[in-house]
Amino acid sequence: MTTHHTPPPTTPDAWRGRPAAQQPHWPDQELLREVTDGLSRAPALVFPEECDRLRARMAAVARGEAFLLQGGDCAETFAAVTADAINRKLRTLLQMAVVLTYGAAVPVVKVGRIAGQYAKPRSRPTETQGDITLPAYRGDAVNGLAFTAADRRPDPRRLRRMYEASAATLNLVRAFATGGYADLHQAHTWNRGFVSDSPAGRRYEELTDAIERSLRFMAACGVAPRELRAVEFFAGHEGLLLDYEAALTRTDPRTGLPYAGSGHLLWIGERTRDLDGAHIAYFSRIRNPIAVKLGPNATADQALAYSEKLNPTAEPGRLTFVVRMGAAAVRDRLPTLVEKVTAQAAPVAWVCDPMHGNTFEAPSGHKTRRFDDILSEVEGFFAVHRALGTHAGGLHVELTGDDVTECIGGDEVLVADLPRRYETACDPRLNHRQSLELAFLVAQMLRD
Ligand SMILES: O=C[C@H](O)[C@H](O)COP(=O)(O)O
Ligand SMILES: C=C(OP(=O)(O)O)C(=O)O
Repeated sequence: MTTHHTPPPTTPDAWRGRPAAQQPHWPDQELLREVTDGLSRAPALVFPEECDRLRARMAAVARGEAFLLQGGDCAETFAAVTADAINRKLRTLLQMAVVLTYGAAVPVVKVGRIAGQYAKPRSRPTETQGDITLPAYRGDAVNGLAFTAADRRPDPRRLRRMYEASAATLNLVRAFATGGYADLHQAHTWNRGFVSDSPAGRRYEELTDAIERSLRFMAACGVAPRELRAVEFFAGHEGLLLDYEAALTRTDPRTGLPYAGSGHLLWIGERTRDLDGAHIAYFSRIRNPIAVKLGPNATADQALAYSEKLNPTAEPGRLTFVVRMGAAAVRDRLPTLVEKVTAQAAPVAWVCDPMHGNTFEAPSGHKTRRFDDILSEVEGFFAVHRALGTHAGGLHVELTGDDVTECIGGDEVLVADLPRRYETACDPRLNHRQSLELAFLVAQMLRD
């Protein structure tokens, strides 16, 4: 392992002046300043203590003592900030977590792509329909999805709405996690309202029957641990919009160090991980646990450089690599990265995102992903770690609790079904049944 002595940059605005990829061209700079000034006075959404706790959990993931489950929408939308939609998403994640915990007897660290996932990097800056070209949709934090000039114009007031939507969502997440609903004794009710006659649904019912028997047995023995009554649930999103992230950065009064106050875990996307770019500069100074996405062209030298820049003091749990290489590439490209990072860098958690490298366009024009490709990438990721004696640390997926038809396969959804309920604002998500099915298959891989 190399020794690391470079302290993280501490000037609050170290990222400004560096090239910042994927930032909106805000037409009204005065309004942007007004909005970000307001945000910089608003209460942070998360506390440094919570971020530190998640960092400790991620350290356990890196050591192979826990497994990360991270999931949620590709793009959250303001319209979907409803109790029902959030509740279904959280229940889906809780169900997956229980399947993984029970199936593989491993603690599961739960992080949503939630309460801040409102900004999207895009492959192209514009979208053309017929003979009209408009700015691409960049997430509700920036512009509107409707294909009109008015909607697609970036509006900084949306940053304030992003903050409010995140706060409302996080409030529900906290109530859900600790207010009794997430009590393991309720595990069978988490399936309520979902189609339970699918194979995964039936397996879930069997599993919760077994859990209930165990809980009754434990109660009869006089054991009733408090840990079963609530869950620890963290919020994460891509830290893409640096004006927003900077406005919500707060100093921890305990230590004088800066934390992103917008979410517990932030990640740098595949399109913004330029080593000399603004995102790396911003992330190097916040103290939250952070992640970097690594696509098929990521090199081992880049991974080592991220470790040097983002985790110079080799702090446990600080840095996670989220690998999204695609089913076809992961077995070939990942081993060198894992080998070199393991030999030469501070410990990291390795997490598999089997979604972003497996997107293609169906003949109907819908962006989609095959469940089989998703599964194959997870299998490849596990196989690489098994062969190297390292830890497959987690799963990062795009999902919803709704019965959408966006990804093909699982025990349902054919290509012809795609238009039926294609509701994502950006990339295709696993629906509830597909999510549960994937959790059972991953639990099996963890057991193996
Ligand atoms: O979620 C990831 C990206 O924002 C998304 O895949 C980009 O989609 P695009 O290629 O349609 O721009
Ligand atoms: C944009 C995303 O992924 P990636 O950066 O890996 O393409 C995402 O996770 O929303």
